[in-house]
Amino acid sequence: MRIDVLSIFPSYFDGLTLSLLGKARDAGILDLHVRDLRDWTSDRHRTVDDTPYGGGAGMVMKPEPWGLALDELAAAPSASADASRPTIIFPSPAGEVFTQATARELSSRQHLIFGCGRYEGIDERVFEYAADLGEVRLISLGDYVLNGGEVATMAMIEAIGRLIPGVVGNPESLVEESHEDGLLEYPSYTKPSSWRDRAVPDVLLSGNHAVIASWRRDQQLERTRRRRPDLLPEEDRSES
Ligand SMILES: Nc1ncccc1[N+](=O)[O-]
Repeated sequence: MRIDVLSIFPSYFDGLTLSLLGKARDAGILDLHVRDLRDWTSDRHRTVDDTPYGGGAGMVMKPEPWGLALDELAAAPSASADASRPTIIFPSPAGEVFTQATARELSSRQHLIFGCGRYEGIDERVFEYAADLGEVRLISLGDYVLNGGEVATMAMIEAIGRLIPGVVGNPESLVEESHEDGLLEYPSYTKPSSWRDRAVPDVLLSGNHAVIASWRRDQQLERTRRRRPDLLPEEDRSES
């Protein structure tokens, strides 16, 4: 998979050279390019924003640098030979909510381009123009306001990248996680079996895998009921 990131703060993404994603890049599984949007400006001050038409506080990102950058990146050779159009993602609090299902859907794409907005946002015509270059998705991490799209892009790249075959050593570990089966994950324990007078639940020391699996499922349901009843089907929401 090829991922291009456009930002006026490219150093935000230095963290993606570390750990699993760093290894995936070294192994050629993930082809990640972070680019400075200002590289597509032509004035001395490398201007990327201006005042909003119609008035209002703050500044809006100008369309010209975005248009030039997206033209170039959308034409970049993606991992696959086929000329599939890229998926162009703009993190935005006005977007669809990012979930594990979104991560799984996007992890099978060949070419993702993330456009990180700053200021009061990006000129709307950029999203319209980008639709001629690829599939445009405005995606939100949640109902709160960040100062820009960089943190959201980091989170999405991590959630998507770890699902790409070969990135996580043991694919088994991807299955038993929160939200993979629609429920929160069960509690985990490791040695010592007793710590500060707190013992590991006996069932986990029993060696009876069927009983352990049943206990873990019960824990998932109980936790989901208590912390995220919204994830449960209507009929399962009441505290039994
Ligand atoms: N919540 C957000 N605030 C600003 C930019 C992007 C955001 N998001 O969630 O993708």
